[in-house]
Parts: sequence; structure tokens; C-alpha cells
Amino acid sequence: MIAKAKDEHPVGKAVEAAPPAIPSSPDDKPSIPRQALAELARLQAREQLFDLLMASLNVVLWVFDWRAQRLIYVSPAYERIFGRPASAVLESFAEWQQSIHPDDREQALAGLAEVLEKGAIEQREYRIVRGDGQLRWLSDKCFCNEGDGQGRSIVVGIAEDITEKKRFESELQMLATTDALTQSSNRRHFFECAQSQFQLARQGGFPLAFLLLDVDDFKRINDNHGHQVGDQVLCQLARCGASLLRRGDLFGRIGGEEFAALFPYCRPEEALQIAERLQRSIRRLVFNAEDRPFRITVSQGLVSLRPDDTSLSALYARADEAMYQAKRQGKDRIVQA
Ligand SMILES: Nc1nc2c(ncn2[C@@H]2O[C@H](COP(=O)(O)OP(=O)(O)OP(=O)(O)O)[C@@H](O)[C@H]2O)c(=O)[nH]1
Repeated sequence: MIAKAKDEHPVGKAVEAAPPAIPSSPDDKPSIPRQALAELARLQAREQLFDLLMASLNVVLWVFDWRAQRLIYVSPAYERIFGRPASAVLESFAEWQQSIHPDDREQALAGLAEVLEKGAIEQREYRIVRGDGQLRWLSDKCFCNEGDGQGRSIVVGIAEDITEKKRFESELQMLATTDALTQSSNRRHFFECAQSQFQLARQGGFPLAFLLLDVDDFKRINDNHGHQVGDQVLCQLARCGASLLRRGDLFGRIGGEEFAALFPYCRPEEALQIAERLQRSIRRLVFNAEDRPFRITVSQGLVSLRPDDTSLSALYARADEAMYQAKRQGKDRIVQA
């Protein structure tokens, strides 16, 4: 069944009135002209086709009377997607508004209002809370004709459930930005984010620190305890690093046993304190491999943004040099340059 407002309207008009009486014999009066009967049959067939089409569509087609501020038609998919009765939303548009997630409501309704000026809004996505409490993502496009000469007033829309598409997109985003082993940012994502912070710091004259951290003698850990234990070391190291960050800091695995961190708005003394805390926390980690507990150490290179660092690569190169200096000086230390 098509859900329609009770008032008649050309778009969602219900054929609810009883059909004209059909004569039982050729002598019954008044008779209905053959042509009218044929037209009635044609209209009924069209209505059935329309109902079938609307029922099989998995998008909500809707028609909104802007002046009256009420929906005059929603297609059957409304009840499936929103998990709410169509009669309630046709009764009051507030029902639709209340279904929109509170964080998205203002932007979604502003988009609807904009269609009056623009004629079409094709990019409108928001979350709804279904009747059963489930959260769904909708793409809700809307269009508006010139109307009756007194300004636009009838808005038509197509709302589609894009929850699966959104889930897929966010999984893809996770895969593209996360290191599969340690779940920290991967090299590409770390440097992309670092680049934005670098530009902000250069333009605004804010302090910025860059830290490189490399596990000492990691090859020996692999050789002594096996590659799997080596992997566990990297995972625990990543968790330890992430736990010491401040809000807004970046942390990522940029190579085999090499991690990097970027500290925006962070002065050199403060950055050194973070690096020292990290060094101490890593030294305290204990790993168990076949009842042979062992600990690890790391070497760190720490630099702060200088006026002659004209690119992120320049800052990175200085941090790399500082880290190798720490290795050359005997490892298990921080070199700040
Ligand atoms: N388990 C494990 N090992 C890795 C991974 N990526 C790289 N490695 C190993 O990390 C080791 C790095 O060895 P080296 O570059 O010689 O460095 P190191 O032994 O840490 O020596 P120093 O840097 O001088 O302290 C190599 O044996 C790599 O095979 C990984 O994802 N998992």
C-alpha cells in the first residue's frame, strides 16, 4: 500500500473513492459510456503499476508541502528504513525531524530549506535513529520546481539508506591509514597528518617537535625469541607510545621497528619530558618468551622546528640524524638536536 496524507494531492492522490457503479445489464440506467469505463480501467492499471513500483523500491520517495510544513506522501520504504509508522510522519513532520540524530538535525534541516533557493540539494547525508533505536545513515536528496508562481512550495525527495556504504568507506579508510600489525597510523597517514601540522606551525609561528624512535637490537630479539615475539614487542611498544600522547599529538609506525611522533604546540623542554617519559615506560616493559623474560630499550632522536626547516623532510632528516647519533653513542638514549 502507498502511504499518503489524507487530503488529496495530485502526486500522492489516493484512489479511495468508490468506483462508479458498473451496469449489471445493458438495460440498467444510467449507463456509463464505454470510453469512460476504458479510461477508468486504464487509470486503475496505472495506479496498480505505481503501487508495485513504489513497494519494490528500496528508497523513500517523499513529497513535502513547504507552505503547510507537512509531508503529503511517503513511499512504503519509509516504514522499512525508519522503522516507524508512515501514518505518524504524514500526521506531523516533527516525526521525521525527531528521527534525525540530534548532532545532524540542524544541518539536515538547513539543507531542506536551501532547496527553495537552489532548486536541488544533492549532497545531504545524515544519521537517523530508527524506531527500534538502531542508527542508520541516509542520503536524502531533494528537488523543488518553480511551483504555482507564488514561489516554490512543493519539495520532492529521495532518501536512501547508505549505512552499509558508510561502513565500507570507514573500513577502507581504516585499512588505508592504519598499520595492520600495531594498529597505529601507517607511514603514509602519519606523514600526511604531519604535513598539515607542519604547515600550520610554519604559518602561525607555533612550536612543533618531531621525534623518531627505533628499537635497539631488534634483529637480536627476532633471532633469540622468534619473529612472532618480535611482533608482540612492536604491538606493545605502539600501545605504550599511544598512551603517553597528549590530545592532538600524532604517532605512527613509519618502518619495521621505527616509530615517529609529532607534537604540535610543544616547546623543546616539554617535548624532551615526553620523550623521557616514553624512554622510562619502555624500559619498564617486560616481555615473556618461553619463560625467559626480557626487556627492551630504544634510541630516540628529537628535534624542534627551526626557521630554516623549510619542509617537513628537513625536520625529519634532522630527527633521523639525531636518532642515529643516539645509536652511535651507545643506544638506549635520547639525542635532542
Ligand atoms: N618481528 C618483526 N621484525 C621486523 C619487522 N619489520 C622489520 N623487522 C626486523 O627488524 C630488524 C631490524 O634490524 P636492524 O635494522 O639490523 O636493526 P637492529 O637489530 O634493531 O639494530 P640497531 O638499529 O642498530 O639497534 C630486522 O631483522 C627486520 O627483519 C616486523 O614487522 N616484525
